[in-house]
Amino acid sequence: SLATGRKKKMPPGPKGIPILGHLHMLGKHPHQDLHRIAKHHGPIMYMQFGFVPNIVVSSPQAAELFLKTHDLVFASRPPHQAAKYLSWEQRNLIFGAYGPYWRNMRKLCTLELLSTLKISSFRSMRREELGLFVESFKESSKLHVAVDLSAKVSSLTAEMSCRMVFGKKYDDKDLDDRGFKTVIQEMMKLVAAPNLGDYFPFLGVLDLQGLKRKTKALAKVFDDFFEKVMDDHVRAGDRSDQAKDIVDTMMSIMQSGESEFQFDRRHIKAIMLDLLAASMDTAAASVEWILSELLRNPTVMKKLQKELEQVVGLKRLVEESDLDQLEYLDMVVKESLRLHPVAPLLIPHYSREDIKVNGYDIPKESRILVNNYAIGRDPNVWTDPETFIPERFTGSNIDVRGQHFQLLPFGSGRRGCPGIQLGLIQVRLIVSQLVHCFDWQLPNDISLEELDMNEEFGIVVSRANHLMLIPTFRLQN
Ligand code: HEM
Repeated sequence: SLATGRKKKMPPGPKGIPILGHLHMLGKHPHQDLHRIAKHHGPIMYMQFGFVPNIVVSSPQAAELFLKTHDLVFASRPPHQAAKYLSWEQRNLIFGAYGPYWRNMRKLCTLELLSTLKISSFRSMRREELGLFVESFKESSKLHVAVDLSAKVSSLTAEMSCRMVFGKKYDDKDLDDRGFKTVIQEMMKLVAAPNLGDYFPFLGVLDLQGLKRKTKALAKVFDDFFEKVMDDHVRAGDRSDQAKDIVDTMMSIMQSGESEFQFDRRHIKAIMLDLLAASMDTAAASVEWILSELLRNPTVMKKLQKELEQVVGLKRLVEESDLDQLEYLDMVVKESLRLHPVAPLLIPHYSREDIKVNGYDIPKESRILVNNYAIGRDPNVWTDPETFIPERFTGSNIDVRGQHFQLLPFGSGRRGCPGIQLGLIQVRLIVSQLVHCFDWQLPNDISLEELDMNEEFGIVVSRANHLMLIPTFRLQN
């Protein structure tokens, strides 16, 4: 009949096969595979992974339609088995479905936990950690031996995150015998692993890959640890004399009973894990990609060191208050985030209702993958897209805050990253410190062309192989 007979016009896409749909087309680097496929099928593409419909978005114009024009329709997150067990029934911010509950949690995080005021209250902590970080390279500089820069940077961001959220460093073994970072990394892997149960609901109960079992065990480790952290805070009592850490802030909100929604220990635990997971890997991976590009582009490195010499001099360390004057640093960071967006597919979005976008029917409950990796390489908006050229941002107003859809390292709109300000401070501060204090050199006569740039896929994409470099101290004394 006329009423029901209107044929749906789905976005184009490659031909799928029964049952798997297009799952077999994804290899070890799904963002790169999807980039390649989109070159044939266009910036709004339909692909089915198992029984789950996915819309893959691969151009700035298309991203604007999904993240701005129709933001409200696409502001949810898909159900996700690993997230369910790891986030106290998806009670967290990152994986929370759109609704009043998520809106309240998001407001709390933005206003109370990640506000400018809160972030600046941790300034002296960051300074202290960075001082120790620089010191730790001096010995290797004297001996002229390589350091594992990737590991060092990831310890630094882990320590900063711990002190900000918990108020102190915990010993590695407080969490688990395996140590803090290993456990967080295992969690990120589990969350990113394509879980057959998510694509084929009837397989979920069978748990063929054992993911559910592993995830539940991991969730228990975090639960025990976070309970202990909260007990420690209760025991320490009100310490209004010193900067309140994030757990302090959340516990006083809980005790005041002033939150607009139910807010108990489960919510505090969920947010603790959110903040740790979201802040540790992202900043560290961004820094290691930036350093990799600087090594491959010695003239850019020299120019950045020159800027630092002019603004800071060679007699003291970079301070947070210097950052705003470091314009070239800003361009280097942007250019690296363009080529190496550490969350290349953002975090999947989920459509809350049927909607027509650009003439295509997008069914309710589709997963939306915005391919940041493809967008940063779109030849229609970037000239010479594969080349690292920070100067392309000279005199340009393009920034990374989600208003310019050709550059979306932090996403955009309702689900955009709420930690952007903190993330940018951390990344700029660590990079400037490394480049200001040291010259860096590849060991064993490896040439710059040989520096491998392979990616390890996950929600956060880091270098596949750690960056091993020899530092040479360059400040006066
Ligand atoms: C260089 C550092 C960082 C980068 C590149 C980054 C990038 C992103 C991206 C791409 C998203 C997903 C946006 C979307 O799905 O549309 C996101 C979400 C998120 N980020 Fe960040 N991020 C960084 C640092 C941080 C920090 C330091 C925090 C907090 C301490 C943070 C907290 C979050 C949270 C809570 C979400 C989930 C928001 C939601 O679902 O409503 N991020 N981030």
